[in-house]
Formats: sequence, C-alpha cells, structure tokens
Amino acid sequence: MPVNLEEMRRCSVAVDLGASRSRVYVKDTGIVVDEPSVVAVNTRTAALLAVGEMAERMTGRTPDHIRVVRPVQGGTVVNVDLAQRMLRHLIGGKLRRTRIRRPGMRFAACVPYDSEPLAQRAVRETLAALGARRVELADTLVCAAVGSGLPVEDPEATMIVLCGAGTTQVAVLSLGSIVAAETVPVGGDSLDHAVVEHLRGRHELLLAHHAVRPLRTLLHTPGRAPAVAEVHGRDVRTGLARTVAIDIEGVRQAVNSPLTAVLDAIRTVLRRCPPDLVADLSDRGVVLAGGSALLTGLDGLLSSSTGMPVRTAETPDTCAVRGLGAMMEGRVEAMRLDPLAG
Ligand SMILES: Nc1ncnc2c1ncn2[C@@H]1O[C@H](COP(=O)(O)OP(=O)(O)OP(=O)(O)O)[C@@H](O)[C@H]1O
Repeated sequence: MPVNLEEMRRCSVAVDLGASRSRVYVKDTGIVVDEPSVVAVNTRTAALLAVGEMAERMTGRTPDHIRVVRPVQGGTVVNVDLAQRMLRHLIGGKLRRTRIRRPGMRFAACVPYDSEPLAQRAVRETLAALGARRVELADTLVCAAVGSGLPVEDPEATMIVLCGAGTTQVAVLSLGSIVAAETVPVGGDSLDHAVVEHLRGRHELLLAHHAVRPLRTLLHTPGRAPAVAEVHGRDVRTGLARTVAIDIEGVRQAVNSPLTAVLDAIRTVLRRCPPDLVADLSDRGVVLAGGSALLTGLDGLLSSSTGMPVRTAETPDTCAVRGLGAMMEGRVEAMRLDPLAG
C-alpha cells in the first residue's frame, strides 16, 4: 500500500487502532489519546459503562451482566460499533480544543501491511462515524519506521521489527516501500501467556494476566536481576491464595521461547531480500518498535541471535502514530522517481 504523501498532508487527525492501545495524533498538536482499546458494556442494556484505562481495570473483576470487550484484535477492528463508541468517548471534546474544522475533516490511519480489504473498510467505517470525510490508510510498518526516525525514503535498506500486543511484524524497507515482510502471531500477549503457563506448570500457581506486568520489570540482563521473586496467586489444586518464590531465570526462559518465532521471521525476511539490501542492514542494523520492544533484554537477545546491531526506537510504543503525524505535518519528503525522458 504505497503512501500518498500529498493526500496525507491534507489530513488533520491520525489514528492507530491497536489490539492493546488506541492512539490519536492531532496535526500540529501531538498525541491527544493513548489509552487501552477496551470497553466495558452492560449486556442487559447494551450501555457503555467504561472505556480505556477504566475499562481495562475492570478486566476479570466484573459481575455477569458486565462484559469487558476489546473491539480491535491483531490490528483489525472486529467490532465496528464498539470501536466507534470507544473512540468517540476517548476523543471526547479533544478535537474541539484544536484548530481543526469539523466539516471536511480528513483522517489518516495505519493498518497492517497484509490487511484484507474488509479489514480496511472496517477502519474507514469506524472513523467515518467520528466525522471523517475521507480516510487515508498507510502501512503500520512504514509509519513506525518514520516514527522511529528511519530514513525510509532513501534507496538504502532499513529493517524494522514492530512488536505489538498480538503480533510482531518484521520488514525491510527501501524507497518508502516494503521490500519483504513477515508477520508472526507473537506479541506482548503471548509473552504474558507464556509466563502464566510457566507458573501454572512449574509452581501450580494461577496468576491473573494483569499480575504478569510487575514480573516483566524483573527480567533484566542476567546478573543484575534478583534470582528469586515472590509472586501471589491462586493454588491450582486448592483454589486458595498462595505466595511462592519463583526462579527468575525460569521466567526469562519461558518468555524467550515464543520469541524464536520472531527470530525465524527475521531470517525469512532476510532470505527474501536482494543481497545488496542485506549488506546495508549489516551496517545499519535493526530497529525495534512497538510496546513490546520495551521488554528488557529483547534488543540484546535479537542482536546476539542475528549478529546484527539492534537498537530500540525512542518511545517505541507510539512510533506508528507519530510517524503518521510526521507525514501529515509534511516532515517526510518522498524521493522523486519521475520517469526519465527518452
Ligand atoms: N515496559 C514494557 N515491557 C514489556 N512489554 C510491554 C511494556 N509496555 C508495554 N508492553 C507490551 O506492549 C504491548 C502493547 O504494544 P503496542 O501498544 O505496540 O500494541 P498495539 O499496537 O496495541 O498492538 P498490535 O500491534 O498487536 O495491534 C502489550 O502487550 C504490552 O504488554
């Protein structure tokens, strides 16, 4: 999906609808929304009870008549109605406070490079309900590369690994387009799942998904992390609350295991690239973006496994929406490839 930079410059609101978080960037203002893509609904009345952070805090704690729903999965809007209502609440009056004129508002949105036409239509429909007269779409990978400060329009290769909640996308870009790309269904959610399964198998302890987050901060480079940590959960057999001392190295190994799919994806993309571009990459290395790029030690793991330099983008979680914002604000110059005369 080639990005039309001319059309992008006419947009005033950029949206990145992620499985984990939704982000909205307003031209010349910056990010105005960065909240979990979660809604809580009363199943009896269909009323929306909470959105964003508030709805996420309700996960796993609701009575029968309240359902916590994620309207976006794997970068695809799976429930257009709830996604519209969620965004309307998250954006609220924020656009009114900017200089954006409502009639004729143009939106830009990023979608996975391999998204189906139906999935693209779902994004357009979602944003139309917010008053978008026109929606320009761009590849999330290209947006994240721009947001990471990569010179994507240059005739040199850049590699980006975008680690989200549900998926990881790997691509080599050159001249503003994707040369080769691969997606694997491994992201922050599967890493959390691996930790939960490890504790259930090794320690017979059931851990709530939100309780995994504090454990991540312990996964520092070997040598500096504590060897053991105390974790509170529920005993699998008795159902009673229990505290166990867990071995951090075991947790680290459990997290590393799904990451082999990411390494395979990197190798596949490299194999599909022309040798000249692979040579560029051995100098330039790989840039990690997406929220899961914040996982401590991920850059070191990928670097030691691929032999290439790996750096994590600055604020990797918001790269994609900031990249869209840079395109809207005209901060990305396309390389002119006009046909030569004669
Ligand atoms: N400090 C951190 N350490 C490790 N993982 C983190 C950290 N902060 C966020 N994450 C993980 O990053 C993921 C969210 O990343 P991101 O915001 O890029 O996802 P998304 O764009 O909503 O998802 P997707 O790209 O799959 O649609 C979550 O799984 C979250 O657990």
